[in-house]
Amino acid sequence: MTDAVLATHGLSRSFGALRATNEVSIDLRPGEIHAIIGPNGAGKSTLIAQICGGLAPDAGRVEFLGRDVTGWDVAARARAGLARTFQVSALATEDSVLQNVLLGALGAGGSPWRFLRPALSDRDLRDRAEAALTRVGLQDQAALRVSELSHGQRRQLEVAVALTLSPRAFVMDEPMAGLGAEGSAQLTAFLDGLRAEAPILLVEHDMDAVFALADRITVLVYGRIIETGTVDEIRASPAVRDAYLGGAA
Ligand SMILES: Nc1ncnc2c1ncn2[C@@H]1O[C@H](COP(=O)(O)OP(=O)(O)OP(=O)(O)O)[C@@H](O)[C@H]1O
Repeated sequence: MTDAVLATHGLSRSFGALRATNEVSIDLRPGEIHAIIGPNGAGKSTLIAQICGGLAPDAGRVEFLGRDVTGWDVAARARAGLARTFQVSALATEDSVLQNVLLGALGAGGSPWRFLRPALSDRDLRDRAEAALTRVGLQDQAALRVSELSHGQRRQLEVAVALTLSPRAFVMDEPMAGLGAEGSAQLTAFLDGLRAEAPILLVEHDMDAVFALADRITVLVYGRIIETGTVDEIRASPAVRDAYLGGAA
């Protein structure tokens, strides 16, 4: 393989007669944002689930940091540094921003609160959590409840939680969903800088964000890749225009 951080080779998954992903081979290289786009039902979520370990492929394999992780479960891939941020936020909204990051640093999201008290007195853990908040620009919001944050700040907090686990790659499922124009613009600027931390595989419907951020774009239609290329190559591709972008490109 190349110097790719993450790669899929011929990933396929059928549901009955429907081939939701069909021999999908993509890679994610150091420092890049690689966007996956395609119409509803194209297979993006199925592909992400296969990459992150939530769904076993019928055929093909997934490599992460040079290792074949196809048989690994979600938790094992996460521990190895594959950080997924979710379209539906998994944050505890009535707890503080710092508490959420501490829980992430403990790898104990959703665990009973009895684990939190010792965590708060653990200096190393607290330092790591505060450093993660600083890296996403939320250091001044540490004591706020998550419910007091804007949607965009919550996305940044999710990234802070992921950062405590020293990610080697991010997989993001529609981070712009639910954000207004201003929130999208702010998150776009944030993700632009985040790629230096770890490369990002980005599933996103917001084409302004995709065209602003992506180093490469892969277009999925009916489970198959119809094109992978730079923003300019994708915009100029007759196949992509016919199948997906229509007159919008
Ligand atoms: N668990 C499942 N059982 C049966 N069919 C499924 C299942 N999951 C997905 N599919 C089907 O597989 C196809 C691909 O779905 P998928 O959710 O991966 O597409 P998508 O590109 O993520 O769509 P969207 O942009 O709407 O999120 C769709 O036709 C969907 O109905």
